[in-house]
Amino acid sequence: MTARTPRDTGEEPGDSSGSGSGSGSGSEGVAAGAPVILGNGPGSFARGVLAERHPALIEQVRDAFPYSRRQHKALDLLLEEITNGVVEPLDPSAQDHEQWAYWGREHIGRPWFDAPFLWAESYFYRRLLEAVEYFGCFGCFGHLSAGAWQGIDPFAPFKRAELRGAAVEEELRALDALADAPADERATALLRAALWGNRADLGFRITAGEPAASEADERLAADDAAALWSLLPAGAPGAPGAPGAPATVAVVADNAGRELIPDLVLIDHLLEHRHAEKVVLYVKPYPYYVSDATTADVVDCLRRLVEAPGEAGRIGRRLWTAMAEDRVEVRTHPFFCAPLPYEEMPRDLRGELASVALTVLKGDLNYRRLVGDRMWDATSSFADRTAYFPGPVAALRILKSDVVVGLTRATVDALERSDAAWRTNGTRALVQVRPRG
Ligand SMILES: O=P(O)(O)OC[C@H]1O[C@](O)(CO)[C@@H](O)[C@@H]1O
Repeated sequence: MTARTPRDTGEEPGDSSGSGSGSGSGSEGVAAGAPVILGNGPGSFARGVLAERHPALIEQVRDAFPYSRRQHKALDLLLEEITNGVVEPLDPSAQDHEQWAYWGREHIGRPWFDAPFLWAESYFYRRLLEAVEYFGCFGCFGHLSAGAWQGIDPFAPFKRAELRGAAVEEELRALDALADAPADERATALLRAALWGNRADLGFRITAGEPAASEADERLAADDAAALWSLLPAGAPGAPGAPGAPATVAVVADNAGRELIPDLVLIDHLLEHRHAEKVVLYVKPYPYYVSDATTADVVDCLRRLVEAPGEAGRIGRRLWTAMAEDRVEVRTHPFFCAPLPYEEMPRDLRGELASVALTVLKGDLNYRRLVGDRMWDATSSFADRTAYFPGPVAALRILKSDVVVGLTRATVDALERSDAAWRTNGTRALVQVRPRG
């Protein structure tokens, strides 16, 4: 990772302009709006993630690697800290120490549970990488093992196992049946696959188990799919110069493996059917939230596609070529691992997203960051919450946390009546769109 300054990542120390007042940065009392979700609500979903899921994840990571005594000790300390201790800073020699010290200025030295949920989760993943020496061991100057574990993704064994699993095999084979389907039918099926692919989240499954897969349509809490397609050129298969303006679409990826594969298949469809001239795929700059996709995961998924028989292999080869021709471009930015809402995105990223026809944000965490990690009234307006976004934006998300906006009163009432845990149990999905404001 290259050293980045606070300015690169969306927030400046000492900036009094209001940047940094959002849910992730710690000044939860400053911005107007619903209460920021904290980790300390008794019996809350957030508390459960911090108190149960994170400790369980430490043990899973520990068991998955032949770590050294030093790494085990660091994992022990982190486990003790997140359960009984107070938030400690990063090692002073870490290149992003200053950045996290600033973001954590109101939380360092206080119990983990008292911090905003978004901040605490995000910082936990950064600290886990520190414990396993993903960026090197900064307290070990002069020691020959100091950089030996650099770049070893602690979640890679879980991601790899998923990619080699029977579910992916079956999902790839299912593409054969769609190969000759009419374009609109194919488009609907592929959008749905990319949406429900967000169920495949290795972090979520640590304590939640596998959510039920049936009744996909009935489980859509909001469905703006038609509005999503209307924002893109109508397109026509394989016809350069087909009707509609050439468009760039940005896809902000979420999980690798079983989510990224349908995302890539959808990207291929957008290009093949001329809904987009180019797709920019944004991934995380380093491992995050267990299964979040990095560039290495894009490569693994593309290899998996290319090596598959039938339609999946053809899609993989087309995408491989599209990468070489810059019609698919993978990009990243430190902001994607920042504990901040998108409202505080830095100027360079804002500029990029302002220039595209549509930004598709995948997944629950991106949704929390898009609308703000707060206890909004579920019927409050999605358009209002996202009005700051620099261009048209679509959210494709399985509900796995308390945050939700833009639902009708009837939908909320029906959900409340039928399932007390509808916001967090990973069985409901939504497609929400805000066209250019
Ligand atoms: O992979 P996704 O869809 O962003 O989901 C991540 C979600 O998982 C959790 O970490 C735990 O459920 C949420 O807090 C978070 O929003």
